[in-house]
Amino acid sequence: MSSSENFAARLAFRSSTADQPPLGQQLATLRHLKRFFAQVWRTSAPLTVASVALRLVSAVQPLLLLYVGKLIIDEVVLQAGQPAPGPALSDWIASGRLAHVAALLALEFALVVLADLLSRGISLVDGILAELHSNTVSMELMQHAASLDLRHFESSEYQDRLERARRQAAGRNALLAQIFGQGQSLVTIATLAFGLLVYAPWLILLLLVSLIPAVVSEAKFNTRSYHLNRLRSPERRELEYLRYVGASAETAKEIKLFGLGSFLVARFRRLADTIMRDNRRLATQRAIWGGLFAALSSLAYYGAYAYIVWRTVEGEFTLGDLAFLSGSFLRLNGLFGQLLIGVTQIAGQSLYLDDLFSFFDIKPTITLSDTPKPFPQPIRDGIVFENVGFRYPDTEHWAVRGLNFSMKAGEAVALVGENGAGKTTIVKLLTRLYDPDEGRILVDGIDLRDIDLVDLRTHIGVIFQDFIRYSLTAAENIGVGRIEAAPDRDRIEAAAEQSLAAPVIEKLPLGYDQPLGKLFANGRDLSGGEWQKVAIARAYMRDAELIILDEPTAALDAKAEAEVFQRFKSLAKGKTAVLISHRFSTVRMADRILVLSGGRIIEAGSHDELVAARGVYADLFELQAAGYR
Ligand SMILES: Nc1ncnc2c1ncn2[C@@H]1O[C@H](COP(=O)(O)OP(=O)(O)OP(=O)(O)O)[C@@H](O)[C@H]1O
Repeated sequence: MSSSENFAARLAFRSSTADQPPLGQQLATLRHLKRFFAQVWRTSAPLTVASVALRLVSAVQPLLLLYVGKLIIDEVVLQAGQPAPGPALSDWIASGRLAHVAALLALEFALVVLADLLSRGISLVDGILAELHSNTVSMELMQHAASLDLRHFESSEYQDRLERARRQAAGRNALLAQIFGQGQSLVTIATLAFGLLVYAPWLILLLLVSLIPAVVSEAKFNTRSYHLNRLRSPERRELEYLRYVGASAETAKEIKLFGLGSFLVARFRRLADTIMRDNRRLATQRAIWGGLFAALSSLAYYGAYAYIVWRTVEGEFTLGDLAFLSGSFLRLNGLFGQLLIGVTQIAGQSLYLDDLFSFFDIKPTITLSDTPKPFPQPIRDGIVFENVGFRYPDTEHWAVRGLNFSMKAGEAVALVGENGAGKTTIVKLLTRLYDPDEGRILVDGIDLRDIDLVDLRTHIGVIFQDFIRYSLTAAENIGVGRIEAAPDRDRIEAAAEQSLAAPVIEKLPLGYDQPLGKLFANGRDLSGGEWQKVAIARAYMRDAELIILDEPTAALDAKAEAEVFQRFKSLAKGKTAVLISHRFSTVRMADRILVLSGGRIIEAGSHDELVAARGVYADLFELQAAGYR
């Protein structure tokens, strides 16, 4: 697709998704709350119970406080209306006429202290629960991501979903307190409304009606804001990427030398400004409408207040009633607003939960056999590719097609071919990171799809050209090759010996305990070739029947690469080995060489056979050899 077509397609996508989903669909996202609660409960049942219990007690406190306030005022009015027992406080105390009001004051004091303690207890419990919950979600997210297929990570749509889910994993803390808070407000409202109902039932109706416009507008803005955020996922990912490229240790060298700083800043600014403009427009509209509707509900409040004042003047209500009613009305007004808007916010937030849970709903596409067979140990016959063809998802072009070849057990096979010929794709198919679209791959006659996936991956040691440089210690960097054996130092040292990493590591100040990489304090970075030796040791950590080195040696000097492969061949004796390299001095050591072009095998044979055949391999070999003469 050309870039202009691409742009047009994105525009079309935008205008279609900019339409908001119907209300029913929005409400449907509330179903996620059940899953959310289950997650919170899984996090810590005792803390969830504690939070709910504290909030329940806290919820009735406002009514009690207002009612005690009313009793105090009524008592004061009563006492003030009668002749004083004497001029001094002692006369009042002696008469016992202050006993009632003093008890009420003490009760109010106790209620205030209790409320404070409760609210501190609630923040404490909620804070811990929210943090634990966020950790639970993050762990579940990582676990789920690990179970997904490579195709998910290689598609931008899934990356957007992953990014949105990752944001939600950390960002839903507020939701927890919000939902529990809403529950608490609901109980408080019920208690206060009961009080109001006794005196002036229609006031509650007035309150509700005055709040409806605010709630509707709030709900509208919530969904608009969600959809804006969602629409902006690719851009936000790009912003994150630019931030990373513009300010990270890995990229610093090129950015400086190519003078890319201002270019990246300008690109970041352009993108950030667009997002900012949209957000600002929305926030402004929200503030204006929100202000208007808030004024409307205040009007309702003062209308009701005027009514209560009039009834008091008229003699219907006592002064205590006035204080109680205006107090509960004021609180109810605030609480109703909070509650109704809170509910729309929760509905809004559950739209975001959709992002989280829809990520959890992505199912791996690499299917597991119902009756998995173990990986043959040792491989007796070999590996056979039968008419294998594969296209990457969403591509028209066959990355490999019509592959028919076999690798005998114990054979070292080299794959050569120009960039993009399909070498790495063959490795991905062998390791079941992808399944072929056509044909099948057999190990000792068993289809790879029928072999237990964990067993398959346990018996294959593979190091890719883009292996990871973990910011962990040298020993751990090797131990990751077989994580169960990571504490086994002897095994790690033996693997390091085999991959020629041992001399590199022994040179480090902390030896095998040396943190590698520049990310953390004490970290030591290695040269490209040194890193490769460390990475190759990972393959030796496994009792692999099949060892694959997909060009992890490109940064090794020619002598080191030859040495690594010599060793590789001797250690891989009896094991089947696949190596990919662009260096013919190494490739020639393989028992058999497969030459790939455009996803097909065009030549196959030993080095001598291929040179004698005077085909593509012979030409390429000659070309490289000439370079050394
Ligand atoms: N994730 C992907 N999505 C879409 N197409 C891909 C993907 N990875 C590789 N391809 C395409 O598949 C074909 C084979 O790629 P592959 O990585 O197997 O080549 P290779 O022989 O290993 O190349 P190199 O020597 O450059 O590593 C190429 O046309 C490439 O563009």
